[in-house]
Amino acid sequence: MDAQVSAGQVPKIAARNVSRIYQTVDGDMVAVDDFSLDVTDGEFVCVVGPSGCGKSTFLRMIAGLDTISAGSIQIAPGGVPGKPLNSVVFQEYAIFPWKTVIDNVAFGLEMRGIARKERLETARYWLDRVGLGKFAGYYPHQISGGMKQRVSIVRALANDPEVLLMDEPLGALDAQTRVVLQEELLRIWEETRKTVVYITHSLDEAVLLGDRVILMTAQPGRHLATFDIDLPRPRSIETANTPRFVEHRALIWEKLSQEVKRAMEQNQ
Ligand SMILES: Nc1ncnc2c1ncn2[C@@H]1O[C@H](COP(=O)(O)OP(=O)(O)OP(=O)(O)O)[C@@H](O)[C@H]1O
Repeated sequence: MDAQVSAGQVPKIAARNVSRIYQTVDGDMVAVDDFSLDVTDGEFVCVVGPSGCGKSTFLRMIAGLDTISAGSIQIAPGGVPGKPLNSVVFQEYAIFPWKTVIDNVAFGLEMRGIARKERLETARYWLDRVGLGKFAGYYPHQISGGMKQRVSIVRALANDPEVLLMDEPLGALDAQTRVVLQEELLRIWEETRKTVVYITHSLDEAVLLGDRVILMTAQPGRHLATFDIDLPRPRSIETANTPRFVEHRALIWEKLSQEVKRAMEQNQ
């Protein structure tokens, strides 16, 4: 079964029967196979699946950073000319070491030709929102890993993209910092209602953040199941202690654990 939006709604992201085949020394390798996903405007969709199932490949294809072997992916443009279709946040801190924190955040706006005063105002606004205002003039080597990832996230948001694509953005952080950033992401998303596709290895994170959790099969990555997460918003880390949260997690884990086992057997 494909993941589709309700009848009548125009999807913000429409991925239809998408496949990605890599040519390797061992022949063709199907990384993603006939995968479809529609994401509505303002929806937060998390994608989970066993390691190597094609999650990052799929995200890169949405971002236009990888070739689509078959099928199609479309992002619906908004009404504002010049607004980028997408911005990507990766696990690695993709920030420039030679630029200050504020210039890193303003970088996308600079690329779009936004005047210096305006782009610095926007960058300052976003830095203040995540408590980094007083680090604006610092260089990346002078701030912690958690701060660097905040910089990556607000740099993407400052661009005001149509969709935000996040590939395991909190994966490199220690457990406490990860919780703090999950709360910040929840707060920011609940205010901005950006359309987000979020890849994570953490089922807890997927259930906490997502409106929907999409489960992919072990390689080749196909659509296995969609779970609607009906937990009320606003959510916080306390949401993870509620019985409904635990139910959702258990239901998804039942299916995911089978795929993880299958992926491990494939690799033996
Ligand atoms: N450029 C490439 N050339 C050949 N194979 C590739 C390439 N990029 C990815 N792959 C393979 O495609 C499959 C899917 O990789 P991908 O990184 O998308 O998986 P993933 O689900 O994001 O993995 P993880 O959860 O471990 O990050 C893997 O078997 C990987 O080795």
